[in-house]
Amino acid sequence: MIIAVDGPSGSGKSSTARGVASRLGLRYLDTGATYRAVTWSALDRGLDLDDTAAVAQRARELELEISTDPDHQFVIADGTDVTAAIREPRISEVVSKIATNLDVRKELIRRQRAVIDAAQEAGEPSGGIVVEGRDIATVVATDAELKVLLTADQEARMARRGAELGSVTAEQLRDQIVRRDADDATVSEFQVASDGAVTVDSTYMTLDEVVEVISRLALESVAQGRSYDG
Ligand SMILES: Nc1ncnc2c1ncn2[C@@H]1O[C@H](COP(=O)(O)OP(=O)(O)OP(=O)(O)O)[C@@H](O)[C@H]1O
Ligand SMILES: Nc1ccn([C@H]2C[C@H](O)[C@@H](COP(=O)(O)O)O2)c(=O)n1
Repeated sequence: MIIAVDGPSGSGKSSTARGVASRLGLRYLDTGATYRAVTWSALDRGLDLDDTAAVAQRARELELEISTDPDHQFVIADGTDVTAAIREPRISEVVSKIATNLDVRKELIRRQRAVIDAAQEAGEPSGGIVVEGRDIATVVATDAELKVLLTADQEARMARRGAELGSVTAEQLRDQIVRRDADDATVSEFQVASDGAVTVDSTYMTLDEVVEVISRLALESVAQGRSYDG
């Protein structure tokens, strides 16, 4: 089964999707990490991020290994472990430039689908995957059995990101949440639920509660699928 989790920045997609995968014995794919890895590589090579052709070429050439084990996440780009580096503010500040490059998206969506296919072929108990990002239900895996739009109001998302990053100014927080969502929304629809998607508003929910709700929805959709199959 494929569980798609989309939503705005700071809504809790990564933590929740990882928690659901871990609880249900599924694989987990953080598609944002693929955009971050290309950003890291483009900066490492000194590319001009506005040179869309050069950056897209880098995306096609990059050797990328991304873990789908929810309990042991790593990202390796051209042989370098960039798991921590791709989370640095210097990456977060510019990653939208890479994520709005349509040729980069084409290449990374192709790779994300390959990872999803491999997880599907792995068979039970891990023949399923929780995939999180911005365009999973609408583009990457439109056939997902469960589609979740995970939201939280802007203040909650800024507070969560603030607690995570520590000492950041209000302006930096706004850039991380509001500006980034505005840029990312120019290429993906993650602010309203797509057809068949369930909206989960996590504003007043703990992380454990959100994991519980989505795990329950996943088990219900498996049960429904079985009864449709007869
Ligand atoms: N329901 C929740 N209640 C409180 N804090 C939460 C909740 N869900 C996630 N968090 C915390 O909020 C922060 C952001 O969560 P997370 O990184 O999972 O969001 P995200 O949607 O993946 O963000 P981004 O798309 O920007 O990477 C983390 O510190 C996480 O622990
Ligand atoms: N499917 C996706 C996943 C991510 N993005 C964008 C959004 C951010 O600008 C960047 C990094 O994502 P994050 O790690 O913060 O979730 O990639 C996207 O456009 N589509």
